[in-house]
Amino acid sequence: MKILADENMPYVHDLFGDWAEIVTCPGREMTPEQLIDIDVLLVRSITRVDAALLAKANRLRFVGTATIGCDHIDTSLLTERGIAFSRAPGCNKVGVGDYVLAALLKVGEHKQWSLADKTIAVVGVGNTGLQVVARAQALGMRVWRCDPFKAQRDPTAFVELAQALTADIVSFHVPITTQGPYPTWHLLDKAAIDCLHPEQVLINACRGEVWDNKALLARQQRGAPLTLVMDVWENEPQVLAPLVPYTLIATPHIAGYSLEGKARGTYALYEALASHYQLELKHSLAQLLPRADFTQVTVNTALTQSCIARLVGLVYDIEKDDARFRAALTAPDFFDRLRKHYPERRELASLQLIGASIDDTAQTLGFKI
Ligand SMILES: NC(=O)C1=CN([C@@H]2O[C@H](COP(=O)(O)OP(=O)(O)OC[C@H]3O[C@@H](n4cnc5c(N)ncnc54)[C@H](O)[C@@H]3O)[C@@H](O)[C@H]2O)C=CC1
Ligand SMILES: O=C(O)C(=O)[C@H](O)COP(=O)(O)O
Repeated sequence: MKILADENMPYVHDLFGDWAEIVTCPGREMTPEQLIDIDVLLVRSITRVDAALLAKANRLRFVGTATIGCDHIDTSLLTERGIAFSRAPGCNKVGVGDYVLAALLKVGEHKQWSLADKTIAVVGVGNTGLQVVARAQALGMRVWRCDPFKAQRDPTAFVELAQALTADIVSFHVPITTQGPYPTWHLLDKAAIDCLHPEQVLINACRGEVWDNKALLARQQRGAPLTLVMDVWENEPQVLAPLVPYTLIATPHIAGYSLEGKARGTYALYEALASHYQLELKHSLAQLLPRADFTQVTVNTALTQSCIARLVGLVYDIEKDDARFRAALTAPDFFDRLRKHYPERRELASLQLIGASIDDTAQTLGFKI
C-alpha cells in the first residue's frame, strides 16, 4: 500500500509505517502527479481534495482528513468515484476549548471584567461549542446557546442569532456552509457588524469566512472598535493585515493545535484505515504522547478568575501566540510558517490540580483533578 500524507500530520510514520510505504509533502503543495499510484491520501485542512487534485489518481481507494472541518473535501466526488472517506470529528475540540478559555481570561484582564458578571453567546453548539459552554459556565458566566439545527429539537434551550449578537461576548463555532437553511458564510455580515455595540467582544475560532473581514475592518476604522479575538481569517493563508492592529488577540488558525488534538486526528484515520482494510491495530493513542513537562500543581488559594488565569498560563500562554503572529505578520509565508513550526502545546488536562479549593469546577475548566 502507498500513502501520501501531509508532512504536518504527526505520528504518520509511527502509526502507518507497518502497513504502507509513506510519502509526505507540504499540504498546500500537493499535485495531481503526486497522486499517481497512491492508494491512500491523508490530509489536513489546507489541501483541497477536488477533481483537479484527483485528476491522475489512478489507484486511490481511501481519503482521510485528520481535522474536524471537511469543507476542503469534495465528498460527493469521492462517493461518485467509490473512494472511501473518513474524518476526525471532535479530535481537537479540547484544544479549541482551551484556546477560548485562555482568550476569555485575557479579555477579562484587558477590560477589567469580572467574567462571572458577563453573558457569552456560543454560536454553533456542537463538539467545540460545547467545550466553550462548559468552560464559560465554570467561570460563572451566563451562557446563551445559538444553534438553529439543535433548536428544532429543544427550542427553549436556544436563542436566535439576533439575540446572541447582543451578548457581551459572542464566540463562533460553526462549520462553513453556503447551502441549506442556515448558511454560515458571512453569518456575521456588514449589517450585523454595524449593529454591534463597542463594548462587545467577538471570538472566531471556527472558519474565517464566517465573518465579513472587510466590513469588520471598516467598522473598526470608523472608531469605537469592537474587541476581537481572531484565530481564523478570510482567505487564509492571506490575512487582511490592516485588521490585525484592531484585534486584541490574533493567531494563525491554531486554536485546535494541541499535541493531543493532532494525535487524535491522525489516530482517528489510523482506526478508520484499519477498519477499511481489515487490518489489526498495533498502537494505542496513549503510547504516542510524551509526558508533559510538568503534571501536577498544588493550589493553596481560592479558584478565582485571576488564579484560573495564572493556572491556564502555566499550560497555554495565548499571548505568546499573539506576539509571534504580530512579529511575523510582514514576513513572506508567515501564516503557514507559524503553523508548521508551532511549539508543542499540551491540553489543560495534562496538568493535575490538587488542593482544598479544587473541585469539579477545575475539571470543567479542562484541568485534571
Ligand atoms: N480554529 C481551529 O483550529 C478549529 C476550527 N474548527 C472549525 O470549527 C467548526 C465547528 O467544529 P465542531 O464544533 O467540532 O463541529 P460540529 O459539527 O460538532 O458542530 C457545529 C455546530 O454548528 C451548528 N450550526 C451549523 N450552522 C449553524 C448556524 N448557521 N448557526 C448556528 N449554529 C450552526 C450545527 O448544528 C452544529 O451543532 C468546524 O467545522 C471547523 O470548521 C474546528 C476545529 C479547530
Ligand atoms: O480541525 C479543523 O477543522 C481545523 O481547523 C484544524 O485545526 C486545522 O488544522 P490544519 O488542518 O490546517 O493543520
